[in-house]
Amino acid sequence: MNLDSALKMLDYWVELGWLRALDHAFAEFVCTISAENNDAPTGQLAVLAAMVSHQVGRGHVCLDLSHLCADAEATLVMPPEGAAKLAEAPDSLWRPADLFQNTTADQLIESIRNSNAVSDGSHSTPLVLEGTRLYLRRFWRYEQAIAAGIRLRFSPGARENDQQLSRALDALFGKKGEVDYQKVACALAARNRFSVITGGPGTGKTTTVLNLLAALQSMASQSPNADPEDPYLRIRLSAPTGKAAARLSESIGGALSKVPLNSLPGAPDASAIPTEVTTLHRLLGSRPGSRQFRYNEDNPLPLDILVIDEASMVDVDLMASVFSALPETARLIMLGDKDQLASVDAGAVLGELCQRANDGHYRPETLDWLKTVTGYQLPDELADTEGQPLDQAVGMLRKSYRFDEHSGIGVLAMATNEGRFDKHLIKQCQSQDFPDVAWLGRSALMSDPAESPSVPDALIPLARHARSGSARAFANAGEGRVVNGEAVAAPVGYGHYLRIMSEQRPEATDSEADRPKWDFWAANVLSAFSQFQVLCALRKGPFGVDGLNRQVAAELRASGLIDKTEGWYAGRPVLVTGNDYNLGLMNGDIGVTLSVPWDRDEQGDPVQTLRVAFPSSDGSGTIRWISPSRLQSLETVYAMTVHKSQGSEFTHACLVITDRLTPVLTRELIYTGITRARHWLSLAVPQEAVLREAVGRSVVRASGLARLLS
Ligand SMILES: Nc1ncnc2c1ncn2[C@@H]1O[C@H](COP(=O)(O)OP(=O)(O)OP(=O)(O)O)[C@@H](O)[C@H]1O
Repeated sequence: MNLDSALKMLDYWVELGWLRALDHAFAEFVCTISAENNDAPTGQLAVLAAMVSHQVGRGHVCLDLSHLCADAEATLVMPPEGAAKLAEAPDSLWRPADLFQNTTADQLIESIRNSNAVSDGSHSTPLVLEGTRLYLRRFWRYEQAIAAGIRLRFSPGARENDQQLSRALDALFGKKGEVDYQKVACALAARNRFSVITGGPGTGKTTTVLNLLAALQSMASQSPNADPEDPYLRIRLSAPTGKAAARLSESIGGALSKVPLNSLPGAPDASAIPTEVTTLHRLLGSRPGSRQFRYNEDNPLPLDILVIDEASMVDVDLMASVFSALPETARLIMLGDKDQLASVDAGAVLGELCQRANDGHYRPETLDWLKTVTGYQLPDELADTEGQPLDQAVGMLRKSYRFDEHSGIGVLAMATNEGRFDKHLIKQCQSQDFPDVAWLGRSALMSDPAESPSVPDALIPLARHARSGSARAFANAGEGRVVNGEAVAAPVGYGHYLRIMSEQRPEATDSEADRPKWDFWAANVLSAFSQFQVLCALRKGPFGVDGLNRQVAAELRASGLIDKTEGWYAGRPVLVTGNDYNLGLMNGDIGVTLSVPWDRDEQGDPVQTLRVAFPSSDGSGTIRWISPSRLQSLETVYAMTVHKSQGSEFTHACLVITDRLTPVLTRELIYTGITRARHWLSLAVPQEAVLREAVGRSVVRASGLARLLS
């Protein structure tokens, strides 16, 4: 295909919605660069450039040409929206599958390898080819920087004193009979200057890292080189979003009080372990309107240990910035759940680093060392004489302390990860076999299940469920559940926070001077709102954020809980969708609109005005009241996408599965949705087959990081 025809075809693909205009523009840019260097750009080069750009837009770091040739449709996943228009497309229009079906990766490589726009990275070309992987230069650089930062920290010599470590671990975890994987993960992380601690919900990632930090501070303070005035290491805790940072801040307080600091050699002071968690952007010193951070290789971060929680949400761009700002001697500890959705932007750093975590792949010398410092002999299944350096730095937590074997949330999360949400499991959900799971299947959602599904019909029971929490949909009407020795209140739905809003409102005569009363009220409303959340896969469509927001608002209005469904009204919950440094609001922050009588009219009488109450970002429990007119980017949040919910947790989550399979509906999305629920999970499933099929689809993002580290 010549260049003109290729660009024309790409144009049409943009029209069909298969490509972004940006992908087309990038292809043109690559061809211009190539032509400027006395090269004759080919149609093949233009198409591949557009494809790489398209893949980056879908979260991949690169385009693997061997995958492209093996199955172009599955690799590129062009959105189906174009299908309707496709009928009008000229017969001669090529589809991705036609284009690459008789081509091999070697042929593609041959066709672009000598182009001036492509190099192995040693020249400043817009495209970089490494093996069969084709990268945009920027992303290739990120991956190289991350791999170099990790490799640097594998170097021997960073090992702590084994005896000291062993004493500290015994003091923290004891010497129980069966293998304690928290102790093992702690040991591995203490041994390496780069480490990953991964585990599902409630497996003790926070607990483990606090024990690790306590052990490291104990050893630092006992070191002969320690400064008696200031013996401790400088530690910073971070998370990718404000929400995740706030959640970690919250859980750290309680978890730290359980760390037996006094039994450690040197009895480190509690103040040696920080409880403040900052977002990565704030830590690195982001500057509005700039990609550059204040901290970078020329101005490294002043710290000895950096912990990143919810690391699955960190993309390659941000990860590369972290490594460039990290002093060479500093430790990096990444925490997260490897099975969760990857970052919104390109990369799946945590997932890739943990690809082999299930099977350990620990070398004999690692196993011997672990036996010495922890006292545990790990099972043979986790041994591998060919284990790679990265494997030795990854600890996986294997026991959930939140979900016992009766918990449906735990069982469903595990089954989803294993790719089996089978009929038997669905039956168990339907028969209320799990005390914490409600199944809103076809019969609950459709007025006549025998009829073909009618979407508006299905939304009405869903909205009712969202209002009341439908305790009766759970076994025993949600009564009498005890988790970890504590009684769990029955599900409540959104009606709960709206009732608190109207019933607990301070007196109308309370002025702004009575701020603590208003703050107390707002804090109660916000806390009640966080009891429940509808989660869905998509933004658009009846089962997406837009449709569900509309339907839930209509239901709440019909029940007299709110008095409007559009615009600003008391009770409207909002999600901030972009960082606003002036207001101190971060993407992901949630507030509730409340009516307050603080303004005065001309006669000096109080006037009701709306303010949005947000919890303060420092975890102090105070409230920020912001006038709606000052808020730039936000949306109503009766429903939230699972992507946006990452890093958050809700007492009760209602996960709505679309009635049709869409490209975003994958195993990772469903697992992430299920694991947002702490005590109650409702599954709204208009079509069982869609759920089963989605769980069978796992996304693997193309990237070369694992290879660079092998
Ligand atoms: N070894 C343990 N023994 C008993 N309880 C534990 C242990 N480790 C953790 N827990 C308890 O399990 C709960 C979850 O622990 P933690 O918050 O550390 O897990 P997490 O993996 O960080 O959770 P999340 O999924 O919320 O991030 C806490 O209540 C904690 O006290």
